[in-house]
Amino acid sequence: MQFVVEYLLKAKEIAENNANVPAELRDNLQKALDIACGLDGYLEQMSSQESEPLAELYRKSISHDWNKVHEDGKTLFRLPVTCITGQVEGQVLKMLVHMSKAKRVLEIGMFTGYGALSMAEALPENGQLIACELEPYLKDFAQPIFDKSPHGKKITVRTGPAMDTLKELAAMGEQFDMVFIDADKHNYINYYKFLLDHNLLRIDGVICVDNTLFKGRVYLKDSADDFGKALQDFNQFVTNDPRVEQVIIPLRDGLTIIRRVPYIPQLKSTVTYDEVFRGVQGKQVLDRLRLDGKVAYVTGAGQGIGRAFAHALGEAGAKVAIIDMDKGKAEIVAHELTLKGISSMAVSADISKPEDVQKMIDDIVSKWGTIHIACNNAGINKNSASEDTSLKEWDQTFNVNLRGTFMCCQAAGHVMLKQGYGKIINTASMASLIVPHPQKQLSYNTSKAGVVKLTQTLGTEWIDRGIRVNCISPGIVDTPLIHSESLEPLVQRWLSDIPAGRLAQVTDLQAAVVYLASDASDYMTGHNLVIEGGQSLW
Ligand SMILES: C[S@@+](CC[C@H](N)C(=O)[O-])C[C@H]1O[C@@H](n2cnc3c(N)ncnc32)[C@H](O)[C@@H]1O
Repeated sequence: MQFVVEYLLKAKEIAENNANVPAELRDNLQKALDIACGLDGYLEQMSSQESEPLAELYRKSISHDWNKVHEDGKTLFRLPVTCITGQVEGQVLKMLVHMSKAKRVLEIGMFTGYGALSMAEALPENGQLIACELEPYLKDFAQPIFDKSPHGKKITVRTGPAMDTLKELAAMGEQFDMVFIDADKHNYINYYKFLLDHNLLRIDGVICVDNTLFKGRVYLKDSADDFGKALQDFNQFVTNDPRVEQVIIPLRDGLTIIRRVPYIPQLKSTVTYDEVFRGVQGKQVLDRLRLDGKVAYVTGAGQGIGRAFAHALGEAGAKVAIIDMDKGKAEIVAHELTLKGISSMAVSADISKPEDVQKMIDDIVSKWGTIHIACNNAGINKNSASEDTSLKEWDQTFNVNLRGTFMCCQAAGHVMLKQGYGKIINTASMASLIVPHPQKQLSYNTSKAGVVKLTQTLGTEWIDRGIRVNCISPGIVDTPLIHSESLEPLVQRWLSDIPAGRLAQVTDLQAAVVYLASDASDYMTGHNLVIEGGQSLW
């Protein structure tokens, strides 16, 4: 746009000095100029503002005397400050990292690190960014500012020619989710080929390439500029490459976004083009765990394991009804899900009461039309020596843990049998396999063994009508309950019984419920998935 503005200003000057130019032409020139001049400022104002470390990096970069640095022999090349990625492009890169859920990013050509830090800000805590930079001076310049940012620790700067670093990374079998190419233009094509030929970019990974419009010189016919030519060849090469999809965005000097796609050569090939290769219904394994469009409920979801299950199912894409006896708790968890952009509803139900169970199913169906995933998790645990266990305790435990779970399975099953599809996941317990000790909990252990048998029976009876029924048996889970005065002294004892050396966290169970709720587990039914850190094996 800067060039368009310059040409328009020149044209305006000519027009103003020429009395023969009609007023209408001057007016139109001015309008074109206003549009062109206003764009960059507007983009900056309307895009998210940079963080303080990025603002500092920008201020220091543009006020630094790069000519003097070069004249003093501290850099090999005279570095033009205009090559810095600014706020808007930085925001675009950051957005792309978010959108592609990248965890590992490679930057080729770091300069003072504006792009690197922008992208690092979007990486998860354990994300990593490797920045290749020719000039060691720039690493020393950027590092103190990286150190001020909470995201700086994700960045590792590798100095030297980028191609050498790429070779080292390839030799180590490294792979990246996103690459930003922004170094010497003549080598763009070599970097690009190397990345793809040596598998440094994962399938579906993204390469962003800066300056690919190069002030229009890539498409201007009379341009004989060396860089323009190199970029023209690069753009053409990418366009002809069947391994990728790409688009050029006219942002600043042009930003090409390239996605690596699975490529199956047409010619005689050793590739077996089956579902293993291309994914079931074209979906690779992680996509087969997605629950988009599915309707789920979780009982006992107001806290603990149920709450973790509800978050997990929602994160995987399902709408989730939060069922709890305590309406207030159900509403809080439903609100948590809403904050994460997950559709949810809160329902209060005591699952030991048949009328509550039926009402909860009806409420969900009337709001969302159906139920695909029933997560029957609510349960209670009471302790007493067997010789003292009262019938009241026995009945209360069984009414919730076994009779309640059965009623939920049956009521949800009626909806699922009608549609020929459903996933039921019951929460059993490691106590269905072993007798946890030293605490005494006869009715709990027995009821949970019943949940496993209920699961096995329904799982086999309904499988031919599209319903899978499985259960999860957690070991001892670290919930506030465990830290009560009466149970706290037992924790040390339990720990010595657990090969994993720690109690389970509710998050340890989340992937299992998503797996059992997803199409990836379609061949699994009547299964008791035990997650107890090895405790039942000792
Ligand atoms: C356009 S600037 C990079 C701007 C940077 N990406 C940002 O976000 O501000 C290009 C950088 O590439 C570096 N560079 C040039 N040739 C290189 C090479 N062969 N290997 C590594 N870095 C190189 C230059 O020293 C310069 O710092």
